[in-house]
Amino acid sequence: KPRNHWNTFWVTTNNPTASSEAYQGTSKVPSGEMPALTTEAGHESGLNELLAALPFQLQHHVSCPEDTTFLQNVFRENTLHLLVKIHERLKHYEESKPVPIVDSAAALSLELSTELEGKTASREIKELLILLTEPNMKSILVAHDTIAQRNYDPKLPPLPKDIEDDEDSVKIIRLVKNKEPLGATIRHDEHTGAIHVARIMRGGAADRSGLIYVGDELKEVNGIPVDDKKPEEIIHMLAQSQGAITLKVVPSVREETATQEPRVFVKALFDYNPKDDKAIPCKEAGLAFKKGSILQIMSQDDATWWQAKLEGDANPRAGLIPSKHFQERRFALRPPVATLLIQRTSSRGSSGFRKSFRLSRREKKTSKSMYECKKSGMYDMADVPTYEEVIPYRRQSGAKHRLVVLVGPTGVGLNELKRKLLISDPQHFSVTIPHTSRARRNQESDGVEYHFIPKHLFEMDIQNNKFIEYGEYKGNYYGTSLDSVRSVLSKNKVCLLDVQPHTIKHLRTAEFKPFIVLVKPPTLERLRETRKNAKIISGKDDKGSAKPFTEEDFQEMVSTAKMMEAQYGHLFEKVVINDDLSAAFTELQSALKKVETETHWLPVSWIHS
Ligand SMILES: Nc1ncnc2c1ncn2[C@@H]1O[C@H](COP(=O)(O)OP(=O)(O)OP(=O)(O)O)[C@@H](O)[C@H]1O
Repeated sequence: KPRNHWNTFWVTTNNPTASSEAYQGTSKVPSGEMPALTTEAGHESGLNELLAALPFQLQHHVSCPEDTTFLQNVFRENTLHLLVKIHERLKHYEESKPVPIVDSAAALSLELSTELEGKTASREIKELLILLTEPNMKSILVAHDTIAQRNYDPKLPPLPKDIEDDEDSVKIIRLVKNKEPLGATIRHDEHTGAIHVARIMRGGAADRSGLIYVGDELKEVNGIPVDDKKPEEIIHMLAQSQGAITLKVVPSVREETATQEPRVFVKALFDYNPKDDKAIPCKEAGLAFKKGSILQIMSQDDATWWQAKLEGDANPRAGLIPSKHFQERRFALRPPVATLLIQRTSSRGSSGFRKSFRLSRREKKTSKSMYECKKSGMYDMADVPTYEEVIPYRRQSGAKHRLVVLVGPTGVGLNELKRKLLISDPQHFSVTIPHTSRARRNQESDGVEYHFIPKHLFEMDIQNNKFIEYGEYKGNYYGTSLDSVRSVLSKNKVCLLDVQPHTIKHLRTAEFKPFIVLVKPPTLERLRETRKNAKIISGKDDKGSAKPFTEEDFQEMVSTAKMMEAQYGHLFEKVVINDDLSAAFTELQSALKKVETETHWLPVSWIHS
């Protein structure tokens, strides 16, 4: 209630009709109810009398005695009367339209103080010095200067009315100008004659306004067309204008988007759900994503929580995701799940990983990789799958093909799929020719079945890291060399290669740009059904004989595939389940076609290396 009355008071004083009503009531004010501050004669008396009369005038709107007392106290308040007095004085000055004599009173005061300080101190000088150094006095002089320099927000002019309908791409920008420069440079385009914003100084007035961008075309300044003007003339116009400047610009959409939307994309190498993340500061603000999702990084300002959007998502609002550094740190602290799994399998005596690098089916070997992982289950920090920066890539016609790497557990069907691809288009697909140190047989030719090289040269090549994988069988070496891959790629063919998964990371280079496919088995039930007539080449005996799949083979295939996914999942661009063979082949074939012809995402380091 009291607040309402207070409001009523201000409304009444601003309303001439109401004031005259108040005046009429003055005669009824009892002498004991007069305000504490007596009014002076002249122009101030009107308002003071009004203040004195108001409690009485409002009396019939007030229902209880406390409200009456409150009102009386408000109107008797000394500060209120002083405010009224100031108001009256200001009104008086306004009539005489004062103009500032100087607009740098603060500087003048400082100058005076410095000069006076050296003088023999008279009482007056001392008093003046004290006065000039008082904070209140200093502030009032600064305020005076601000007003004298008109360095405040003036009223913005109305929007120009003469905007043509078809000019919907034109932007009208009104900036309030103070002494600060705009912080933008302009340039005259010699071909089109247009005036463009050439540069925006970071943190300057134009930058802070968020309204002007590099590339914007300047059409008008304060309603004056600038098409026929030189940049110097425009700068002069801008410098001359006081208060608000109205600019008409044709925005440069491309530049604007570039400034607003950072174009950094990463591929997520892990699954993330903010609902399961205890560390996220706000679960609702989190962004869920899957391994392989492409994320547009919108902000890396915070070291722990980045802001990102899912690529292609129409929703412009970004969500929180853990930063690379933060994710690496907490991954390192996690119990090593993948390591345990692999160790468990290894203790069964058969790792389940591919035992060969697929040479002749008749000559099964114990294989090694040049990159044999010493601590294969462990991640070093650089291996922690977090994010990988990617950019769109499309293979130019005539450019080398990406190396196709197939990975999968023993017996899953890699050879079968490779064979089908080779038959489908022998001109397009090819495989590497392995090296061996064994003697050439009569029906064999060098460089067809194998590259035959002497043992000591083979060993030298091993030392020189020339092999992706190699093995020994009955005292002879067999291996797949990096050069054999290069040879296929240089013939402009697609090279199909299958390797043990831990060698992948050494093939992930700008040169090979590998497209890595995991071939997975279907369920145990489907394996039993589909592999009834199939034969696996046993890796466990040295005879390399083909024999029907056992239940143990199926189980090992399934569990190995799971481990491969858990440990190397982030490296696979495609996962094919080899249930029905021809369906799996068609799926793989179309994936390879897409990689050859469509735009897809590749690590930045493979493109700009
Ligand atoms: N989808 C399928 N349905 C039925 N049989 C299949 C399927 N895929 C592969 N096979 C058969 O399974 C057996 C093993 O296949 P393949 O030799 O291609 O496997 P692999 O992955 O190359 O195994 P390894 O690494 O042990 O040589 C072959 O007899 C093959 O014909």
